Amino acid sequence: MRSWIEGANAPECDFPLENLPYGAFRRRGERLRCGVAIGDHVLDLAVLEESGLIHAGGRTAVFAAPHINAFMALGPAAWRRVRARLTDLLAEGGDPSLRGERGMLARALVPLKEVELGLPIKVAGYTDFYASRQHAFNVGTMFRGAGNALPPNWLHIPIGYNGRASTVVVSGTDIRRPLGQRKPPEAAGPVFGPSTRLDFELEMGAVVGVPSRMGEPITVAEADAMIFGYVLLNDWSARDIQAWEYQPLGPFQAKAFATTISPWVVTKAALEPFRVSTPPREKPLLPYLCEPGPLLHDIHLEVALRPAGAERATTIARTNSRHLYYSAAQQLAHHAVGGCRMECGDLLGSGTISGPEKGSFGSLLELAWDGREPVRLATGETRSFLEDGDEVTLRGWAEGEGYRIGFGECTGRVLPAPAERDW
Ligand SMILES: O=C(O)/C=C/C(=O)CC(=O)CC(=O)O
Ligand SMILES: [Ca+2]
Ligand SMILES: [Mg+2]
Repeated sequence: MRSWIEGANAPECDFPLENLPYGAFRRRGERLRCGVAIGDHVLDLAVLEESGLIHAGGRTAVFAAPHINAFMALGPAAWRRVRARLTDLLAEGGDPSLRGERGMLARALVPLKEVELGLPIKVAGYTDFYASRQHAFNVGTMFRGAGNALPPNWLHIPIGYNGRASTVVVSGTDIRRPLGQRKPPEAAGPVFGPSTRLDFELEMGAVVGVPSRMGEPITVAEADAMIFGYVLLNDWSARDIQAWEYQPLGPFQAKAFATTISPWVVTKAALEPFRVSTPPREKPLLPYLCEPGPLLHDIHLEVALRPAGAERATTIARTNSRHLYYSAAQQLAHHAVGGCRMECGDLLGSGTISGPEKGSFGSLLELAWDGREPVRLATGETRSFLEDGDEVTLRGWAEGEGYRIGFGECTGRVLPAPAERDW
């Protein structure tokens, strides 16, 4: 498919006509509204809706809002209708309404470099899972020893914990190094202060569009149908705080201070051609978790780290979301099956995605193996954990024939902890 929009047809462009990811943006002095990325532009959906060029199907306008939740709440038929309409308006040889009207085009098509991107969704709830076998094995080995690395439930349950929606932020937001309680191995008791083992976690985030009802189970197939799309997600983690606090209730303050997501929600529809199956089951799953078909996606993932002042970032990990043992649909079905109501705008972290070999691990804890094998950067520096001023950027894309479905960037920079006089 070709678009008449400059840049959208380049093979390395993240946002070709096949993608059409949703986000929130504003020009200087304007309010946030919904848009779709195409080439190096964003298409203003509020303008299109107001002028009658698109109609999402609801009784009121949905796109002149700071988040895409109202649109997601209209459900899968509306998602399909708007995607088909946008494709027609943007395709070479499609409906000329948008192209034809000069004034309209100038208002509706905004260069990406002129906009500020907002958090695409109002996050209703944030749950983080633990679905990469290699990551679970690696972290388990470091926290509990190789003999107890994989918990006995891991091959039966998509393990997760309830995270904080309040601190999910959009790419580009600076992250303050957290304060917390930790117990250095040689110390007699715990100490309080800035984390000294700050880390990132490379994850995919699934965005729930269709709610479920309290007390009503859902199947894995129904869960898949409830998912609107996916984002890149960095679950910033303070490993020293985590190791001290996590038993027996799991991560709490170690992961509550910040979670960064990419600004564009790539729809499930755009990722359809890239579906792949989960790896073979090592233990049979209980029937409520069995998959009706391929539920993962083949998405290349990368992590780059740029120290303060450095010109270039170093790519320190390359992996793929197909390594996950559980899909987002399985996680969502498991989440809701006991009676928990899932909401439009719920965000589900996949868990850190680590591939089988060392360069494909999704956290610094694993890449530098608990500080024993520091990662070397292009600047000559090494890293075992993040330092103040470090900028971490996640990238991801599915590779089609002659095009890619890109996620854009999920980036954040580490700021120093609050000054000691303030605590
Ligand atoms: O094994 C543990 O004790 C905890 C590991 C994690 O870091 C939990 C987590 O955030 C899940 C994940 O991202 O896979
Ligand atoms: Ca995580
Ligand atoms: Mg987090």
